[in-house]
This record gives sequence, C-alpha cells and structure tokens, in this order.
Amino acid sequence: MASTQCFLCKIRHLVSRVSVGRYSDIKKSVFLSQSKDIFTNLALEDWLYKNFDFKNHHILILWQSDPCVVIGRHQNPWLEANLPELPHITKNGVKLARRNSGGGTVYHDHGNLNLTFFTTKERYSRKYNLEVIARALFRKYNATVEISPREDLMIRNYKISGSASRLGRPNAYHHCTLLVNSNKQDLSLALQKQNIEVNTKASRSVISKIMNLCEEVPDIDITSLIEAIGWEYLRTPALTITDGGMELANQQKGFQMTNPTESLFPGLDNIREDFMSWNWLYGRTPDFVVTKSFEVPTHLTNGKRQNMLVTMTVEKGNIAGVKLKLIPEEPCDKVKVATTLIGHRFSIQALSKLSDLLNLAENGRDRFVTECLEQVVSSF
Ligand SMILES: Nc1ncnc2c1ncn2[C@@H]1O[C@H](COP(=O)(O)OC(=O)CCCC[C@@H]2CCSS2)[C@@H](O)[C@H]1O
Repeated sequence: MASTQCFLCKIRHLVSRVSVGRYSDIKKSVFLSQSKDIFTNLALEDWLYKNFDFKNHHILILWQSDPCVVIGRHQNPWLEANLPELPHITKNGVKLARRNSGGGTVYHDHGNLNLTFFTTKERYSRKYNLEVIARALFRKYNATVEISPREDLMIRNYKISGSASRLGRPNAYHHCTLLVNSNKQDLSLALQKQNIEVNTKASRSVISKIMNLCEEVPDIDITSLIEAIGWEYLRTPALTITDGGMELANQQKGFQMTNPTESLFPGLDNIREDFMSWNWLYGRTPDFVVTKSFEVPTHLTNGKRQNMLVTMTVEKGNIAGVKLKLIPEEPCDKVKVATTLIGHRFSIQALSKLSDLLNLAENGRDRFVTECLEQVVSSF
C-alpha cells in the first residue's frame, strides 16, 4: 500500500544515510545461492565465515530454503518445533535445522528470503544492513518498514523479518529472514509449542505477530525483491573505520550466481554432514529436565485416583535420569526402570506414548509401569 509520507520525508528516507565519509576500496558482491537445501546454505555460510577474507570485500548472500524450521544455536528443538508434525506439514515434510548463530526459531519456505551479510567483525553493523533492506523496500515498492528495538523489521507492528548473528575473529555475519509470501498456516503449525513442562537454560524464541510483505505490496515477487535489495546493497557505500567510528566508503560492484558445491568450496560436504547430524541437531541441546504427568487407569489402582509423574533429565539429547512418582505418593521401587532408559535418545513421541501404554496396561500397577517404560525404550 502506498505510504502516506510527504515527498520530502520520502527523499530524506532515501538519502539520509548516504553521506560520504573517508574512502577506502571495499569491493562488494551479491551472491545468489542456487541451492534450496537448508543444510547446504548453512554450510556455505560457515565455509565463508571460516575461510574468506572480508577485509576488502564484503559479501551479501541471498538464499532460500525448502520448508524447514531453523532453531538457534542454544535452543531446544523439542520446545521450539512441532517435531512430531514436521514430517506431515507440506508435501515433502518440514526439515529441522540448527544454525550456528544465537537467537530464536523461524520457519522458512519458498515464500521467505534469507539474507546473510558478511564483513569483518570491525565492520559488522546490523543497523547498516537492515537500513539497506528498508531503503530497498521503500525505493522499489514504496513500503515503509520500521526497525524495532530488538532489530526485527516491522510493518505496522507486524514482524516481517528476524535477525541473528555470529561474531568471531576476524569475521562476522548478520543474517535475517524476510517474509514475502510464506504459508502462514504451515509456519504456525511447524512452530506450535509442545505441551510439556521443561526446566532449561536454553534460549526461548520471542513469539511475534507476523505478516508477509505481499499483504502490503500485493504485486511483490521474490525475483524483483532480490534485485531491489541486491542493487541497494551495491549502491550503498561500505562502512569503513575511521578514528571517530564507522563511516561510508566507496565500492566496486558485482552480482553473481553461486552454486555451493564441494569443488568450489572444498570441505563443504563435511560441514553439511555435521549440520545434518543428530549430534548437532539434538545433541547440542542445553541440558533440560522434562516432567509429564499421566492419569493412571483406575482398574490398575484398585479404584484409587492416581497420577504418575515422570521426570526425565536429558543431557546432550540423551536420557540421563528418570524419576517416577505416583501422586498421591506411594513407596515403590522403580530403579530398574529408570536405569533401562538411561543413555537412550530423548524423544517427545516416546514420552507421549506413555499415556497410551498406561491405558493398555492390564497387569497390575508395578508391572505395568515397568512394561510401559520398557516399551517406550524400544520405541526410541
Ligand atoms: N521467517 C520468519 N521471518 C520472520 N519472523 C518469523 C519467521 N518465522 C517465524 N517468525 C516469528 O519470529 C518468532 C521468533 O523470533 P525470535 O526473535 O525469537 O527469533 C528470530 O527472529 C531469529 C531469526 C533468525 C534468522 C536466521 C536467518 C537465516 S537462518 S535463520 C517466531 O516465534 C515467529 O513469531
């Protein structure tokens, strides 16, 4: 929709940040990743972060993913993603990925564009990058977006973009999403929270009301958006460092397709494998304790109403301890049961399955608890 800003405000919006400071020769390139595989694109980011010299050359990669949920480095996938449903959302299912940067969980599909801005750590500036996007949207589509205090891009208080970053030495990157015409139903189903009680230090996502850019600019398409942002990035002088802080430097231009393959980026396949591994996806989850309460069928308790409270400690994605407690409490020895579970991979399906098994149990309470949990173990 057309902005109601006055002409002068519009001009100011476009030119305010393009004042020229001391010059240095920083080349800028825009790479368009030809892969839609989330693990390949995360590996490409990682490869460049580790191997490329950004001192005189800044890079923006524009990329997209097949449907996936991307959690932050320090997050708990069982809490952030609707893991049991992911294989059933969209025709080919939704993948789970863990990225190397911190922050919360987002959903990607072909209606979402990702942008990764690479610089040295000294020249890293989220504000600069987000302003490039905001200017591109304004220049090309007359759309006004705000940068929120937590550095999300917003249109009328609806989030259209979330950011995260990785700051190392010498390199850094800031990456962000841009919702263009994503499937909002799939997004909310894929990120639907699980009904489990978890005690953890893992970082939690900050849920926002989201919107697609196409709701604001009905004729927008990803190809024209890529062009608009790419050119805005190239036309904006790079930040350079002076005694007084960061200023804008001049640039050279380039726009190129990038096919992230092993032959062009030696070692890429190994990085990709690591991103796909269970150890990275689940094993890197900060330790947590999950508790779940199940109603025990009354025929197993001589008519008494009782609940079974299962408390599992999960370390590096594996069950490290299990405590079972009947409420109201009764003395019972479940040490054997607890030790059978230890060392197995944690899974939410297995935990939920307990309640079904409870209802099937017929052999008396003590045995049924043992048998239920043993079946749970075998279902991992
Ligand atoms: N694609 C997308 N874009 C914007 N906002 C989203 C998206 N998907 C979900 N959300 C909303 O953001 C919150 C989480 O916000 P939160 O602020 O917790 O996390 C983020 O924004 C992380 C952004 C990471 C960007 C990377 C760039 C390349 S790989 S992933 C979620 O609960 C939804 O409400």
